[in-house]
Amino acid sequence: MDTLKNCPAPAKLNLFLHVTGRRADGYHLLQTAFQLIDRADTLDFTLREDDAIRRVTAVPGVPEEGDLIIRAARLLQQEVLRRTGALPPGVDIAIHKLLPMGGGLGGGSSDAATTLMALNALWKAGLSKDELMALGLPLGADIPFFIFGATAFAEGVGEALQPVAVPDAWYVVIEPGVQVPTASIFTSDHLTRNTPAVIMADFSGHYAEQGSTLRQFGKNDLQQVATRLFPPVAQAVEWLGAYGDARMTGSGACVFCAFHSEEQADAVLESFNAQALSATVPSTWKGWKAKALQEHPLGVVIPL
Ligand SMILES: C[C@](O)(CO)[C@H](O)COP(=O)(O)OP(=O)(O)OC[C@H]1O[C@@H](n2ccc(N)nc2=O)[C@H](O)[C@@H]1O
Ligand SMILES: Nc1ncnc2c1ncn2[C@@H]1O[C@H](COP(=O)(O)OP(=O)(O)OP(=O)(O)O)[C@@H](O)[C@H]1O
Repeated sequence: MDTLKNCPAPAKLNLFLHVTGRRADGYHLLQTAFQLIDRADTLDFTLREDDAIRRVTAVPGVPEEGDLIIRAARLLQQEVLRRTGALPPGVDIAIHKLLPMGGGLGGGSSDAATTLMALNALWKAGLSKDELMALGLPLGADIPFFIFGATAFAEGVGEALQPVAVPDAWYVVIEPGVQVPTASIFTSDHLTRNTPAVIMADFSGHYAEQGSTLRQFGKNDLQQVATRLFPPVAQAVEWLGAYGDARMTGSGACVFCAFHSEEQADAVLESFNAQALSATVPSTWKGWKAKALQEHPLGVVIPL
């Protein structure tokens, strides 16, 4: 096997996100729930004759050297060299981006996680799931979750993960046409950093009680800062809030709302599209639906 094509890198939603403290290094202590959804970037990996690692598709705004997929591939290549004394072959990586950057959907982290999982298989490197998660963490706080690959309750900076059951749902997601730099939210003076810690049973009990995700647990502490700094995020929360319990994912900019059925999600999107045509919704916004995923779709192809 020297190629792996159409490898999905799915998005995540943070069903809630509490900032409970701050570490000495400035990173924030979080409690969050990660939900995978079936909207994804896709990546192709083709081994090379030499040892170079190349991105063969352009990604506007992301230089090749700074791309998390290139950094993840080089990190694993060096780790294999350290373990075996032999440098694995280089690889050409093509990426088809669907997920917006600075959207809170974890696109960059998911691309990097898919890269680590695919190359671990192509190079027959044999790293365990835990080893890949630890390798990815310094590149992005969400990478361990994508390798973990299932709905999770997370603590620490998002790396202490436990599987959790959440009722099935369809989500409508609005991209309000702005990119939110994660650091600009975490460094804000307006961010509250003292939400009392919950336990996982508080979270899972909330959904068990109502039998659905229609009303979300807790809140997203990053939302009040993001809506203040980026008014389109506030407008998107207000627009989608007319249809249900709408909230921001991650550090924004995207906003989501859960529904029982695909039909209900379609009805909201119909209204979105009609209002986009009549310019009631800004032309820079995008709206789409996605289904909750119980497992990472690459796990079926490459079991870890
Ligand atoms: C907000 C979340 O999306 C929740 O899933 C993630 O924690 C953010 O993960 P990410 O985009 O991969 O962020 P990183 O690239 O790791 O960090 C970007 C910047 O955000 C700040 N940051 C990030 C995560 C965290 N727990 N505390 C922080 O203070 C740091 O200033 C960091 O330099
Ligand atoms: N492959 C990549 N895809 C997207 N962004 C990348 C990639 N590599 C590096 N980046 C950089 O990472 C930044 C954040 O992108 P990303 O899409 O992960 O944000 P996000 O969805 O807000 O993530 P999060 O939910 O983790 O905050 C981008 O603005 C870009 O500069």
